[in-house]
Amino acid sequence: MKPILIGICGGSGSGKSTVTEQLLKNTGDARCTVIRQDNYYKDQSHLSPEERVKTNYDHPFAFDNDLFIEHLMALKSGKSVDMPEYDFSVHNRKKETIRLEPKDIILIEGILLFSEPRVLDLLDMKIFVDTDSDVRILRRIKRDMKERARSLDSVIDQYMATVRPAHLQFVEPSKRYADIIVPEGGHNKVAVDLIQTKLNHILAEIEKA
Ligand SMILES: Nc1ncnc2c1ncn2[C@@H]1O[C@H](COP(=O)(O)OP(=O)(O)O)[C@@H](O)[C@H]1O
Ligand SMILES: O=c1ccn([C@@H]2O[C@H](COP(=O)(O)O)[C@@H](O)[C@H]2O)c(=O)[nH]1
Repeated sequence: MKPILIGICGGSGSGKSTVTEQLLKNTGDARCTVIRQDNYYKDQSHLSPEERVKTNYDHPFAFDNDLFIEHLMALKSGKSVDMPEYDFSVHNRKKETIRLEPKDIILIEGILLFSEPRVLDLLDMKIFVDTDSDVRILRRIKRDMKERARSLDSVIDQYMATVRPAHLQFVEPSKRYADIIVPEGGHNKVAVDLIQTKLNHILAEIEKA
């Protein structure tokens, strides 16, 4: 049986990574792997650090979706891929890549998964993590200052200039394509447990096949 591709989409700070990490932890990395759309931001080595700050990272153009889709198709057909790595603190791709082996369950996480029809076509299950914008911006301020080397002013300016408009234009309308909506994100134990039950069922079916 071919690997099952599960998309986990939602706004920045909604809790996508937390949901994804929990499903990976519960399923185990022998049978499950994660591929993140964030790793497929375009290489910006040709731009100066000042120019990179001006990029709209919430618009579909910011992603190398051709490579992302090529890698999704390879994993789905049982081939391994070398996933790019990304450094948010300098807004650029790293030189290193990570080898991803195809597993029975491939979790795919990203803000713009459901707004790209070619990705939608590949997904076997679509999960949207839905969290109010006030909660998401507060989470993002904490995370970006702690983990992504940002100042409070830069997080607020970026949110107003690009994150919020692109969320309303691309992310929020893409919720309609979801099979399952998880309110509040990673600490929604009931929702995560329900999804895990489905994954366990899929794994048992794969073993029988
Ligand atoms: N349900 C939740 N309740 C409280 N905090 C949460 C919840 N889900 C996620 N978080 C926290 O919010 C922050 C952003 O979550 P994350 O999973 O990184 O979001 P995303 O990947 O969608 O940007 C993290 O610090 C995470 O621990
Ligand atoms: O160089 C970059 C690349 C991306 N971003 C922001 O990251 C979020 C997506 O990550 P989440 O983990 O889903 O929050 C996106 O909203 C971009 O604005 C960035 O700031 N710099």
